[in-house]
Amino acid sequence: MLLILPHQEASATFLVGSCALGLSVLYGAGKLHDLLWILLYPVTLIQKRITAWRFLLEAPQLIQDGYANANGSPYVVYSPDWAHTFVSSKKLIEEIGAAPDSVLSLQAAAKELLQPQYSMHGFNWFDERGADGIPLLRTLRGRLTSSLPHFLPATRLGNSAIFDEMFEENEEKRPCINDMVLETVAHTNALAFFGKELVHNKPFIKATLDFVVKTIIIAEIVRILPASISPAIGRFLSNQFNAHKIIHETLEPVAEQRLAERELKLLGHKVPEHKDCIQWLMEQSSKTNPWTAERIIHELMALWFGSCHSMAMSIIFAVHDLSMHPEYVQPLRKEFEGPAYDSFEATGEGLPLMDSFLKESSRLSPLDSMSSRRKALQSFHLSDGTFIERGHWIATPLRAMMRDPANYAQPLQFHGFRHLDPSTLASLEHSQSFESPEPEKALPMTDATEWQVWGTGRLSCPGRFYAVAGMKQIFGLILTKYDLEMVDKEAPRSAHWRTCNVPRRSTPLVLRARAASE
Ligand code: HEM
Repeated sequence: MLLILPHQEASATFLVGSCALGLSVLYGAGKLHDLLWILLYPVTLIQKRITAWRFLLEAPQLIQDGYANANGSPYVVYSPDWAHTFVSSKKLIEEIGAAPDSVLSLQAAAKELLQPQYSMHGFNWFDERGADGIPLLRTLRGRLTSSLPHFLPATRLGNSAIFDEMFEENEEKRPCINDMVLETVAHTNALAFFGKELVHNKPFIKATLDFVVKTIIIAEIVRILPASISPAIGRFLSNQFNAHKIIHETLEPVAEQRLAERELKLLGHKVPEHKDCIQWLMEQSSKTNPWTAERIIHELMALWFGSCHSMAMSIIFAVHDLSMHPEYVQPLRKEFEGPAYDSFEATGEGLPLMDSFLKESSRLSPLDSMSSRRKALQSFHLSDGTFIERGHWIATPLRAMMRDPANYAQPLQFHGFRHLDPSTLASLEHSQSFESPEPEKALPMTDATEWQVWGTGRLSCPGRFYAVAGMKQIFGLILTKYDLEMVDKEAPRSAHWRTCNVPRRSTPLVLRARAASE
């Protein structure tokens, strides 16, 4: 209870009087709105902080709600770390793509997410991707993509053997589909990134998969803790986990050997030929300032992190979708087992039915609710006046955009052949069973112009041609080897953390050896 003693009465009256006077002055000056703002500011601040922490568990919904209310305009969603300004119009997305790295940086955003200084053996990325990032882009867009015909026959045999080895007829002992897919993606990527010497090194492959999980754990802990203690805890955790040390210790002699071979080759000696990313990164790096073994390893670790789980999770969601929509099994098997497969293996392109099916799956189950994330290294104005403060983020609301009826007809319905061009659709046996609501808009999965899954503009994913080819092959092996059954169609299939959407291990999907009649 507030006691007002007689000698305090005057000052209390003065205080109330001053407030009333202030109120009337502000009111008189039309400033009541400002006063209310001052009074309500602490409440707004608390509300913002609550929403910010809700972001950890409910980001997809917060982004979706913001999208629904914004009516196409930019809007802000807070996380505990920073504000995200979401833009969805073509014009503003192009402005993200056009901004220089020194202003809006993907690399700085990725650095915040992954905390590589703790999780990647001390790899300290620069905030901006300068010209020395070019060897990586040339390796992925050029050499890796054009070498798909070299890899695909080997990965088909290798992945098929992995499935046969892992799959037990005894249901009790059968591994989760998530593990089966991850093993085959790891095998594919290990061959392409590190070469055939390391692909059968089991402790190394195990460490590379562990590394991804540990990176996420370390980065999350460091981000959630107050800045005053997070570096010390980050260093402590980094010393506890040894996956990144195993990777480093295994790759270092290989990279050193390749550098030595390059020197020998320059002196005219005959050296072994290698077709993998270690080799191409080394060859593409500048002659005057060549990448060191350390730099090559760090780039490969970052690449591994960005590619393995995203490919695996996309395949797992597609397997879920196929079990929910078994009418697609027959045409997809026919495509994969027919002449179209040979042409796919020879070029790394094709298999349009599978392409459309995988694309539709990632439209409804994207791995992330946002895309084209950039950290503002300098304050930034969009052309409509929207202001992004330095240190905060701008992004696109990927999941919400892909469920918007303005972008896709019948957006919540799964149409496995939605993205198939009209003539291929019409040529299908029983084509009337496979309706596509807008075939005239069909584009292949690797298209990055209308498809935010790969990001935006010049930074859009350079590994997408490789990723899609690898995903098609593994998905095709699953659908031709096994019959799938989703035991409980209502069971939750995914879990969220921040904006990530991951397939649950507990999803009741049963695989059986393919019935002989099929
Ligand atoms: C389903 C699998 C994948 C998805 C969904 C995916 C998605 C993305 C996205 C959204 C970006 C950011 C682009 C932007 O913000 O504008 C990106 C960048 C990148 N991705 Fe992928 N990616 C996948 C697989 C791969 C694979 C297999 C590789 C390598 C072989 C790869 C290499 C990269 C690299 C190096 C970047 C950074 C590009 C730069 O800084 O210019 N990605 N990816």
